[in-house]
Amino acid sequence: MSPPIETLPGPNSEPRSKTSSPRPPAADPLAALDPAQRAAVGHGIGADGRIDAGPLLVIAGAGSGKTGTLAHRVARLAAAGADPARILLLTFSRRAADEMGRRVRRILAQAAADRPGLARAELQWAGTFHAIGARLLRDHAGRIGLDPGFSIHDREDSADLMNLVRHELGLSATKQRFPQKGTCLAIYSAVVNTRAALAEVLQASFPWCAQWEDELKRLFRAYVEAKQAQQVLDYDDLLLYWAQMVGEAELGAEIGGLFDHVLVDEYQDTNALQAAILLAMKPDGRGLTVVGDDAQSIYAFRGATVRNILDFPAAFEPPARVVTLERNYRSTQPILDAANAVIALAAERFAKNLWSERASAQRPRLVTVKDEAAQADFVVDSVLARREEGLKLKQQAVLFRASAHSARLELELTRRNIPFVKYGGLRFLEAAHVKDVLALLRWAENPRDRIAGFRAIQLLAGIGPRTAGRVLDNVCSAPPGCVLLAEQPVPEAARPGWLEFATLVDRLSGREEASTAAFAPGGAPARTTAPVRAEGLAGGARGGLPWPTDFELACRWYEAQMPRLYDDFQVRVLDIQQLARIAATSPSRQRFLTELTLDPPSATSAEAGMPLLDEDYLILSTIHSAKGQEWNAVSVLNVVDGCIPSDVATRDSAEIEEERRLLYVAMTRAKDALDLIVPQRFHVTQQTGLGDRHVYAGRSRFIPNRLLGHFEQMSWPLPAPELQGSPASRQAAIDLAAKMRDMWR
Ligand SMILES: Nc1ncnc2c1ncn2[C@@H]1O[C@H](COP(=O)(O)OP(=O)(O)OP(=O)(O)O)[C@@H](O)[C@H]1O
Repeated sequence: MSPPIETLPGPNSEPRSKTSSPRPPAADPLAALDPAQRAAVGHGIGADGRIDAGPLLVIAGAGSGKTGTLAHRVARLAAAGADPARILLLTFSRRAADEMGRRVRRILAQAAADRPGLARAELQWAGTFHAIGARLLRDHAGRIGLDPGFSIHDREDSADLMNLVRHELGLSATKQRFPQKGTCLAIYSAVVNTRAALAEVLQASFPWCAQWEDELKRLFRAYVEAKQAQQVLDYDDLLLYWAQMVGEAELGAEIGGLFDHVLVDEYQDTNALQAAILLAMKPDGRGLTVVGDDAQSIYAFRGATVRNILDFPAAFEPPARVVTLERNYRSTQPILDAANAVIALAAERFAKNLWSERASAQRPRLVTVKDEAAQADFVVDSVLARREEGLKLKQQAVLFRASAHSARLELELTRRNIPFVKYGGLRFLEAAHVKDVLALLRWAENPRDRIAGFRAIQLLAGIGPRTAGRVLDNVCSAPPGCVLLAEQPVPEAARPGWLEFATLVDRLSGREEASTAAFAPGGAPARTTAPVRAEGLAGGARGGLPWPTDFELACRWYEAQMPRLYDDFQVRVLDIQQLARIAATSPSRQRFLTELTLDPPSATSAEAGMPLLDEDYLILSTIHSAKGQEWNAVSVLNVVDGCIPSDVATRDSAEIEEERRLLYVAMTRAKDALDLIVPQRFHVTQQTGLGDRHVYAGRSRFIPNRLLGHFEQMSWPLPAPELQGSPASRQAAIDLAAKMRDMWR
């Protein structure tokens, strides 16, 4: 058994207080951990506090306390003397990184009460792969020929740039239809993230595009050149450049050497590129800890591969130690039994059988309903019944495979006035108005970013794509000297608005000192002769207005344009105000743009009936967005073939296995009550008028007959009492059933 943290002296331990008044004895934070959790936390840390940790894989079953275990390990390493500034913690989302940081602080505050320096220790390197990648790339930009001011394109910007290049190469004008921009980007991204050859990716995932291999190669080369010319990186580049950078032996050792310990959460959802980054930084695996659950790997569509976790131990010599956490603290045993049975049918996995001490007589329910309308009724009735029993709406969640599956339920909830929040739908950054403001800021930050400039310039009345293209050509082709933004050729009618806009951009770029004009929203500037420096406009933080004053200026200008741009501008203004609140918490424009692009919050205007956050509300979520969460009661919609597995994900066995894991993830979110709902017929969409065509669906193949014993089966609505008959007539029905069977004896 490991000794309590406070007894461990480490190389960097602080001298104990010399005063005679003893500090309160530090609590043993390990006391709450079970033996497997403790083994993972203390791996490679000797009883004397010396750290000598080889690679460690923690296979953490659903609800087995993965987050706490990882946080304890970080805290224990710090307490044993590891420098928190040299610990790298990689998580799936920024929220997870923040939460982990909070937990580590809490544990240290408790365990190291007598070592104030340690109790206040902050993790300096905690974030997503993409965010950490962006930071390392900016820090080392000079070494790899990157401009440290590079901008980051989100998926939509990337698709727009891909489209631009596609047009320029004349590929959109081919006789046979060339793949759309989104498909091109998906293919490009799959090649980058899986590190497979283009031909292989086309064959496996995009067979209908295989004939375009040569053209796609040409397109991708031009896309890469365009990004380089504009100093923009897309999401994939953050990993790709990082992998390439650490792939250079010297830089790899240097960057790997920044960290004594690298800990990775949700390892099952990393891709081949991320595994390569880790291996290049820590080739012998020393100091490397990865935590994950192969049974919860659900991001293959983003290039994640469950192979990373399955192959981790053998990547090192000697192989990594594997610690398995099998005790589940979340769900009742009947829920676990059903989830275990579902995942036991998976083709390949680390053997583990979750168990719980939480006994219950209530099996999960498998509920058959007539159609989606009945499904919505059933869910609303059950949710309200549980609320009557004292369970808050917030403690209940409805999960579904695809965002559109909840449409009918959303209508019903709205009709019955039940507040809800939906996760996994439209993201904040996908909202056009948010993109508008960000494009303006991004263009001011990096004038070579054509996609941002193209969008920002066309916000003006009377300015279309042709003028925008001309202005951008001038800006981008300008020598490191200058371009006069105010004197760009725009249509005469648009000139007053353009002058105002040019002044704004000048000010956002931190060049307003070159102009005597003060920007007044709605008014024309007195003078706008400042040149735009094409090699990089200075950001607000770079000498212009202090952040976020420049942002407020941009918002004020933009809000004045909104009524012209959007009919429903009143709702959209709320998002802009939300954006301003987020901006106020960011130290600089560059940090704001980077973090927002990498980890966007949800949009308010896209959420039906978004309630005030202190109210009670039901959670609606895609299964993907439910990752890592737990609720007392969970209902899963559309547990039918075609929805789960989704009919777009049944091309090969790997896809089907991933769908099975999705159902497993959904089921293991429930603590006390779980309903899987099976509607029998679905309305066919895309039929004219009031068409009433339906298709019939079957229960998901992941719950074959032999698993039915794990569920309480029921149909809803229950038959009306008069149809249920007297006890005698029910007996007759049973006899009839026996007769039917006897026919075949
Ligand atoms: N040793 C423990 N004693 C009591 N409760 C624990 C212990 N470890 C974890 N828990 C509780 O178990 C629940 C699940 O923990 P956590 O959310 O960290 O699981 P997880 O492994 O991340 O799950 P998943 O991968 O399914 O999202 C939490 O409510 C947590 O407080």
